[in-house]
Amino acid sequence: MNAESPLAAPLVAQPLTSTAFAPFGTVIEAPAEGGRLINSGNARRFDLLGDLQLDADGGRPMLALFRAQARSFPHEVTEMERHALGSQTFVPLGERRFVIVVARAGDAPVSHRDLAAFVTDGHQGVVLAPGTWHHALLAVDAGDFVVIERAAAAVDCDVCWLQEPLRVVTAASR
Ligand SMILES: NC(=O)N[C@@H](O)C(=O)O
Ligand code: NI
Repeated sequence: MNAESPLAAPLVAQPLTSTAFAPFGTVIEAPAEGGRLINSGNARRFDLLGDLQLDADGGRPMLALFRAQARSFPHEVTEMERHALGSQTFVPLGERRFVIVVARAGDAPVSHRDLAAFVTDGHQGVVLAPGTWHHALLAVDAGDFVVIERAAAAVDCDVCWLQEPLRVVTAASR
């Protein structure tokens, strides 16, 4: 670190909660109660999100699987992206954690003050709201993630660059 350009303090990924993530999208997690019995009582159904917003401008839902390598942390974030016309959902197959670095939809983030970082508990997923700026998938634990996103003839992915690289850490990697 030098006096001219001190490195910004690292961004510590916070445990993911629905309330904290609300400005950026929806947390997917198994409800403790509620839902309704189906299949002659053999299962309980929970309707979590009624509209994934995937059909704008001729879009259609795409179900993909990302086989992700584990990232190392601290991870240096320089680039963020957004999908303006549709949401993007990430759900781990099996127990695996990931970090999600986000900024509110709208103007492109420019500094660490515009960003928030969360780490899942291994069972949670997220639905990024359309236009939410985010870093591409940052798996803490390597493995498979189901991804549901909008597919269309034209790629819907805007990219922006932070003015300064930002280190993102988890509590374990501080
Ligand atoms: N590139 C790609 O399909 N994935 C990104 O959109 C991402 O958010 O991981
Ligand atoms: Ni994305």
